[in-house]
Amino acid sequence: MLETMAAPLPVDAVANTVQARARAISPAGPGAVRFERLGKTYHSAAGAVRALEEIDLEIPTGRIYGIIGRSGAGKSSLLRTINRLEEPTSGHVIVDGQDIGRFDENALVQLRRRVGMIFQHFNLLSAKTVRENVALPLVVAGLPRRQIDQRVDEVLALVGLEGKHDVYPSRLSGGQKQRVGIARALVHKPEILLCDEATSALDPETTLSILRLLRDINRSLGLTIILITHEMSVIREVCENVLVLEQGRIAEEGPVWQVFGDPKHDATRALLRPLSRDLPEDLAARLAPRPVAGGETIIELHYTGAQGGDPDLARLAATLGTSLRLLHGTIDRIQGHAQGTLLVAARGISEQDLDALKGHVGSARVVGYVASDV
Ligand SMILES: Nc1ncnc2c1ncn2[C@@H]1O[C@H](COP(=O)(O)OP(=O)(O)OP(=O)(O)O)[C@@H](O)[C@H]1O
Repeated sequence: MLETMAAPLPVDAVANTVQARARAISPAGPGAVRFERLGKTYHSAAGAVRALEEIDLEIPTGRIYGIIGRSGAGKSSLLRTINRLEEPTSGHVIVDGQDIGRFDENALVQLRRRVGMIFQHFNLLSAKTVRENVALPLVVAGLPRRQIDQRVDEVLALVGLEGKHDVYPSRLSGGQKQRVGIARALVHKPEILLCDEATSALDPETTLSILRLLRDINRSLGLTIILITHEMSVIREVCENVLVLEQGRIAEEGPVWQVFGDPKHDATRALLRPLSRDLPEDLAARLAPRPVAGGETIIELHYTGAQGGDPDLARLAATLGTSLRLLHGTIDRIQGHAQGTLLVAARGISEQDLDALKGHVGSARVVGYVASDV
């Protein structure tokens, strides 16, 4: 279902009323999270399951940080240690420089106010209105009515849901329900927002609108957003850094453009596969393994984003001393880095000739040969 809603206020316009706390990105400070040799083992009738092992990781303040992995990789377990919905079996979780494992009941209540959370299925109370759902954490905290009303108005404006105060969740679209979830998660002005597969139940268009809202909130309020997902497209859309988890361990970690452009681990490559395109069928059907007299060489050019600049086919052609024809390909821009794969055709080029392209492209290889122009 597509969303129908009041257009959200430009976040800049409400930032003042929502006590914007823009923070410079730094490794430590409010909203920073560190995992030290974190481990989690579940014990059940079926035996022990080691969900997380030896996780050492730093999530700096103010980032949108993505955690991705296949089903069962340990994403939820890791995320839920940050507000102690899950207790680690070993190691430490440090939030704002404090070891949260040492917190008593009182400190834990405070922690959960500083760490908001949204869920795949929204977790709204169906018998309560939008206003009542969003107000609930403040009611529990014992705030005066007037203060609660003011704060609820602020956060509902922030997520673009003015005028929906008295509506029940059953009358809202999926995207609107998630906006209510986000508003509720923000009522205590948290430093960190945890997103547990927050867009997995939404259609692609609504997913995009929720991800953009998260990005606006991150920029205007300066809070750290940590999201888990099994979709690389979600990571590509909003995250600055990504952690790939595989069987409870860190497979790789880094800026999104780097991990996407030059994946080092099989798990990352497998997760990226849905974003890549195979050889077009008509071309694959005509491909020969050896050069064909009078034919063309089909070359795959891969850009990792580390080449510093946009693909320049004229320059490549000049370097190879032949003309190039662009057949197929996709170039994405991720965090300002151009990356992707192009298929080009050229006459009289061999695998050895491609050495000359070093430095211009991430990698180049001969895919095959065709008898005549494709
Ligand atoms: N309460 C539990 N008891 C026993 N095993 C559990 C429990 N919770 C999780 N596990 C197991 O721990 C491992 C990691 O689970 P987790 O839910 O953290 O992974 P995930 O990457 O979030 O998976 P998904 O994407 O399917 O939600 C899995 O093998 C899972 O079966």
